[in-house]
Amino acid sequence: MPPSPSQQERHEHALRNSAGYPPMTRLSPEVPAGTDPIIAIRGLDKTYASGFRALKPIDLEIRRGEIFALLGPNGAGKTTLISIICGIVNPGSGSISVDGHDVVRDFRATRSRIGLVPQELTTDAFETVWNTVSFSRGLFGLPPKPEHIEQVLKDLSLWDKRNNRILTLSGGMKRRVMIAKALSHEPRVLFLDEPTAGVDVELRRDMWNLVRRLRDNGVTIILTTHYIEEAEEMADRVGVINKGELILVEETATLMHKLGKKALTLQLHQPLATIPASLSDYHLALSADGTELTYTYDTQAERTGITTLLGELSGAGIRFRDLSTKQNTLEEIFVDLVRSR
Ligand SMILES: Nc1ncnc2c1ncn2[C@@H]1O[C@H](COP(=O)(O)OP(=O)(O)OP(=O)(O)O)[C@@H](O)[C@H]1O
Repeated sequence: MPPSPSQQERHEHALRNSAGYPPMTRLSPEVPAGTDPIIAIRGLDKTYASGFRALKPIDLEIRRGEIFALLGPNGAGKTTLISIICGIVNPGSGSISVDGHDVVRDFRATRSRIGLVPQELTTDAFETVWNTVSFSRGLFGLPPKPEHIEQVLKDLSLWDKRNNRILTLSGGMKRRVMIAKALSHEPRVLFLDEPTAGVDVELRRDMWNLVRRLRDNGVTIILTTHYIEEAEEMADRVGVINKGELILVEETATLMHKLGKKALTLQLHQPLATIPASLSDYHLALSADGTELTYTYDTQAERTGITTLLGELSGAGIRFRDLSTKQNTLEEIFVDLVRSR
């Protein structure tokens, strides 16, 4: 597999795009190749009026031009965190700056640099796609720029639907409209709150490609997700949040190396009473009824051990009727993380 491009290479690619004929609109023309963070969060603490403490002091820097995935289970505080950065929820204590502007003191300046795609679809069902997206731009006090709206709709494969009312669109297209709205005012940072929750595999792939293209055109992307494979596939870095606490921030490759375990489950032809001693090195788990053997392996290791395990099973006369593999779920990763703290 070719190595993935470094962030510097991507900056250079983005800058090259700005000079030539980019495949998409270059949405963030002033992205410098420097390394100063586009978002800096210092000591952010949030307690809701109910008394619930949703965020414990959080320090986090988002680099220009990266895709950052915020991973966490339900209720971890992901939406709270991005809502505070976007100025929708008041911060408690601490400070946040976006592109050098404080989100509280300089709300307008920061909000204009941010596009937010919320979890919920919030559009007027009877409006057309074109009007919906153009109206969003107007909300930022910007003059109309039909050529930009046209480019965004084309990039999102919505151009043919521009005169359709929202209510006639499929769920996937409605999600694209939400993204188009968020891009209408040419933001430098795009927040996607669970962009692929409940969407089918094909649309998920489309979304991932779209997000990568946006990043290649200079937009910094922050997405929240429950899906570890989404983070693995897309993000340059991952932050793991649990119970309001940012417990880890890591390059994705490093995180996957640490946590990228998979389980291989074999359904056996004949139930086994015990695991043969000759297989003890594999630390296999046998289900209570003896019909399933599970092997946990490291996806990043040079050798997963699967080939030799299958050979040894065959040598021991153990036959299987089916097999499946499963990535560790985020939940399991959390258990590991929390346990190891
Ligand atoms: N306005 C509010 N008042 C009181 N508590 C709130 C409020 N909004 C959110 N919470 C609580 O804060 C915690 C974090 O919620 P948040 O929506 O940020 O989590 P999340 O990680 O985005 O979860 P999900 O993945 O389910 O969207 C939850 O326990 C939630 O009930």
